[in-house]
Amino acid sequence: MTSINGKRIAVIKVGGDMLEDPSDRIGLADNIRDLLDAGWYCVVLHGGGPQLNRLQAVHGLTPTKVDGRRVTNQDDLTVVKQALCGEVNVDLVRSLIGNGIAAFGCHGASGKLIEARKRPPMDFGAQGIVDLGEVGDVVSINVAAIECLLSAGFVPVIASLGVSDQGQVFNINADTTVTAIAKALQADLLILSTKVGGVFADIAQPSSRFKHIDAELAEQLIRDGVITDGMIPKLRESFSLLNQGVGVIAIVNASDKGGFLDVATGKGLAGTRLIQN
Ligand SMILES: Nc1ncnc2c1ncn2[C@@H]1O[C@H](COP(=O)(O)OP(=O)(O)O)[C@@H](O)[C@H]1O
Ligand SMILES: CC(=O)N[C@@H](CCC(=O)OP(=O)(O)O)C(=O)O
Repeated sequence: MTSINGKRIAVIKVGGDMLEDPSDRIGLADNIRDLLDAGWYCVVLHGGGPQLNRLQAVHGLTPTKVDGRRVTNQDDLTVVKQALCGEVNVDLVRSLIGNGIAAFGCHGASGKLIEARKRPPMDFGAQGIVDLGEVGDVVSINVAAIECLLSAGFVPVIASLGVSDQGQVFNINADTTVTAIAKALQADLLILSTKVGGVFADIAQPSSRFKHIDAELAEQLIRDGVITDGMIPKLRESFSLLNQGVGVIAIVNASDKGGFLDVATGKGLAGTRLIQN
């Protein structure tokens, strides 16, 4: 863990589903303000899966996913840029500014914040080897640029795109980019905010929330079909960070009042905290 200007750093991933409902956006702003008021620096990274699915439908494109990861051809990439930068980023920034937060909207290609290269075809087990198309792997994060924005009093709000040295833009899962940012900044806290608000033995039963989960249990639950879809890459990406300098990692619903400070202080009242085996 590290600090900038003596302040602790929280990196917050906002899933697209957290942005659909105005009350969730207010809850998110309140939670971020709690951290800022408590002296934290906050960096926000967002996806936009649902907005992207909608815009793909408008353009007559059908979303294709393998284990929760979107296959992205050139037409899809155009829509990814429009949905993430043109819609979600602007709406998130205006909502934070409207709630008194100095949000600075940008995307992973801005100042090469997120440098990336094409992801090679991946082995998806029973589903075989799949080329995900215009999907990138993170090469590096421009930490100096993020530090500049933080020192200037901004909350960077970054759309999950990457860019190569040759200027090629890539779609990258927001859970992947956020872990790379948290690692590069050696963040004290990584919050994965999502509407579902945690990992559950049965999503329909709020009381079945896991307060803690370790990687072994997560893999067992994936094998058993209890953990599916986007929760699979979210957990796998995050567990790899626990022994790489990031302090606390938690999945929380951003509209849970006090939820971000709760996980920051380890009370366990909100969300699911990821722990070592
Ligand atoms: N056991 C589980 N507990 C919680 N969520 C789960 C579980 N299994 C699958 N999910 C799904 O994972 C989704 C969260 O992942 P994802 O769609 O990537 O979220 P976001 O885009 O909001 O970050 C939830 O909407 C939920 O449907
Ligand atoms: C390669 C890949 O999967 N990219 C993601 C980027 C958006 C995202 O991650 O949005 P959420 O955080 O709302 O899921 C996608 O195309 O859906």
